[in-house]
Amino acid sequence: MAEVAAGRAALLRTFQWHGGHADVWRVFRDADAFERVVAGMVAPFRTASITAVAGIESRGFLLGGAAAIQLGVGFIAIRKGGSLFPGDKARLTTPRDYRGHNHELLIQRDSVHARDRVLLVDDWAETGSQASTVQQLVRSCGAVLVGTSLMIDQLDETTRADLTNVASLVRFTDLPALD
Ligand SMILES: O=P(O)(O)OC[C@H]1O[C@H](OP(=O)(O)OP(=O)(O)O)[C@H](O)[C@@H]1O
Repeated sequence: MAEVAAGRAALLRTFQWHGGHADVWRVFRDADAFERVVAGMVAPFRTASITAVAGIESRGFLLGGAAAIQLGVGFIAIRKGGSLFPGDKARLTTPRDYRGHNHELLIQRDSVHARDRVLLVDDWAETGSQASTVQQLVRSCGAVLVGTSLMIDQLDETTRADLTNVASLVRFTDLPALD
């Protein structure tokens, strides 16, 4: 798929390691890369009748909002505990994530409609703890989680198979070597 290949190339052109940490923010600073990355992430789901994109605070908000606009649908915010988030909410605590943190993730119940077909968009998954928790939250609100689109996929095979329809622009092993 040409859009996926272009998105992958744009990501690899702009991604950098910085002091041992992945600096994905550079991808968003480059207008051409940002547009191509998001186009590549939504391309596998363009014909999947997606009705909403979900994203996890904070990098998931940036990518998810852009993906929602490209797909012509609205955005479902998944906030982390401790933030102001009005209304009736469903909440779940994640298993330990890549930093060993357990996050409380929240979703506004009325942001999900009963027959929504939801695409989760995020920049990176490693343990899959946040993505799997979002899947549960979305389903608990009565919607269908159609798939998960990742910019960078560091999941192990078992975890990837447990998540629904994972698409990724780049696998972790495709990234340049850590400096
Ligand atoms: O696969 P996992 O181990 O669950 O990790 C992946 C999650 O961690 C990162 O977010 P982070 O919590 O670092 O927040 P940020 O977007 O604010 O940097 C990333 O954006 C994913 O949401």
